[in-house]
Amino acid sequence: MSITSKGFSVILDSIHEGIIAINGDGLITVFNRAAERIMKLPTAKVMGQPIAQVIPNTRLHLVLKKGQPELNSQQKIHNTTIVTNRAPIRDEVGDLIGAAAVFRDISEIVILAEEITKLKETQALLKAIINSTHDAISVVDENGLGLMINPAYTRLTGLTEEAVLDKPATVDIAEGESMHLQVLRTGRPVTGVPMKVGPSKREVIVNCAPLKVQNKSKGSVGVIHDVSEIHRLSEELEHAKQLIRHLEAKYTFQDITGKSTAVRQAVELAKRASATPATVLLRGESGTGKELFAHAIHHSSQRAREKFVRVNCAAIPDSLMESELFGYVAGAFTGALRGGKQGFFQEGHGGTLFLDEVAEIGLHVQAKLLRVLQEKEVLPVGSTTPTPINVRIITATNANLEELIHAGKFREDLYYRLNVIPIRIPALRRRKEDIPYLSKRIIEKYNQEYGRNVASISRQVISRLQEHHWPGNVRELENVLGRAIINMKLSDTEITLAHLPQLEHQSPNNRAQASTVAGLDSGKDYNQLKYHWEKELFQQVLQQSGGSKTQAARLLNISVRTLYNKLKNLDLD
Ligand SMILES: Nc1ncnc2c1ncn2[C@@H]1O[C@H](COP(=O)(O)OP(=O)(O)OP(=O)(O)O)[C@@H](O)[C@H]1O
Repeated sequence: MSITSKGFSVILDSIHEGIIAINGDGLITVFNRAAERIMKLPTAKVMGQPIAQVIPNTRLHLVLKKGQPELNSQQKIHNTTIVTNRAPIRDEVGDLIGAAAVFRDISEIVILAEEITKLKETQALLKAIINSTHDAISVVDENGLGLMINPAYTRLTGLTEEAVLDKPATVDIAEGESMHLQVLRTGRPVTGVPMKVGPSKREVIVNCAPLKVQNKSKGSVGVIHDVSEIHRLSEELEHAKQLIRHLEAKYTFQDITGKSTAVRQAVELAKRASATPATVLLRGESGTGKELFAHAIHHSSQRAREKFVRVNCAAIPDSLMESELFGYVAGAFTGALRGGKQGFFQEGHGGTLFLDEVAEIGLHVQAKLLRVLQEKEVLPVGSTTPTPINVRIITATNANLEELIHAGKFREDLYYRLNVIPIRIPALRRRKEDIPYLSKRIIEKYNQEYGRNVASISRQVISRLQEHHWPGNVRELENVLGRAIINMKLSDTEITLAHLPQLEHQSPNNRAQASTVAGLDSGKDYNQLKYHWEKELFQQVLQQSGGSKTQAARLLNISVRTLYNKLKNLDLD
């Protein structure tokens, strides 16, 4: 059965490509639907017309002329990009009888190709960004198979693209669950998960987030932070802290100024004590330099390179004393830190523990302290396992321990344990000959600290200083000279009587009463007046005691601990 010419044109019209044919005279004999659409010419109008007139820049008649085909030529017609194959038509004996062109609209393909080029550029840009970050990044697809990693990831885990791409997300995990898989399962991000990755089990912190494109899960992105760096930094910090602690024991015997026999004897004894591991009890009024001696003993002992831990027993509330000294284990009491806490004894292990104001320790903790000194081991609160402790104990007090023992406030057995080498540090009023040397040293210290240039101190000032009673001892002398320097002009180089602050004793009670009466007019209520009155009272007493808290407590006939609490409440600490 042969195809009719109508059937033939139906077939041609159903073809997606445009088809144009001409006869030997160059007249159009075939022009199908697709050609009509692409050329924007109606078939009825072009059939039988000369091709050169209908499509002026056609090359079909050239193909007819040359008898040669032209393949894959690309051109633009009416904003449409087409690709055309042209071929001559010959009869059975090979004579040229026409030519035909088959062409295809490739505009979409061109747009697609442009988009692909742009996508490739964006992809290259993204890759460059991801590759340039220092954080390791890994991406998996929605099936949990490796899609992308960056060089930082390889550096951190030691795993290359070969080992990861198209492999299950679990491939890099040394310890822990795959966060990629969790994110794919739950659709929710995870942050700050510690785990170990790669063959070298690097410790890392992982953040993962779902990768969604038009609300569809396309995988998961993970950012992996190296914590070994954080560990290294905290180790460095710990080391620096230790150094600071070590530096805290910064005074040596050379810093103890004084030519008086009393001071020279105390220094001699302290030097001998430092050569032994024996417990030292430093006794003396507040501000005489007990802490200075403790530093110096530690510094010239065999433990000089170890820690020096100072504990002000008066500043620690009775209820916390035991846990502060001996530490506690996890869950020992409400409010305890989750991981437990080291006590001062553990902190000072290998070094020296200086218990200042030791008389302030309550009887209950005194018993425990005695046990620690006897057994050389501590039992943290809440623990049943004692920890061996090797620490050198230096204690200090300005209290009359013998009286406290008599009053049942201090354990006699503990007293004997602490009093192995007692060193008495003389009050300043008993060694006034040291005042010129001390003053010189104190001025040098202030010159350094405040960038001043004070060169001397007048004879009259020295005499005036030697007349004073010095209830606050060397600390008070430091305060007085400090205030004198503040009173000096920058151009003054000698401290004279004009610079010296008042050294007379003042009665805090009289002054306080006067200010209370004055405060009555201020419209303040009772509690406000009481706060101000108390604050002024404590400020005056501290000034009078030369900054010595123990001396201030004695002047007010209250315990040192009560004084510390008051100072805290009155914002004076
Ligand atoms: N002999 C001294 N030479 C130089 N400075 C001294 C001397 N004695 C004390 N000081 C200085 O006086 C100040 C008070 O000394 P320190 O704190 O050692 O006294 P303390 O007896 O421990 O006082 P408190 O009992 O109040 O704790 C410190 O700044 C210290 O450096």
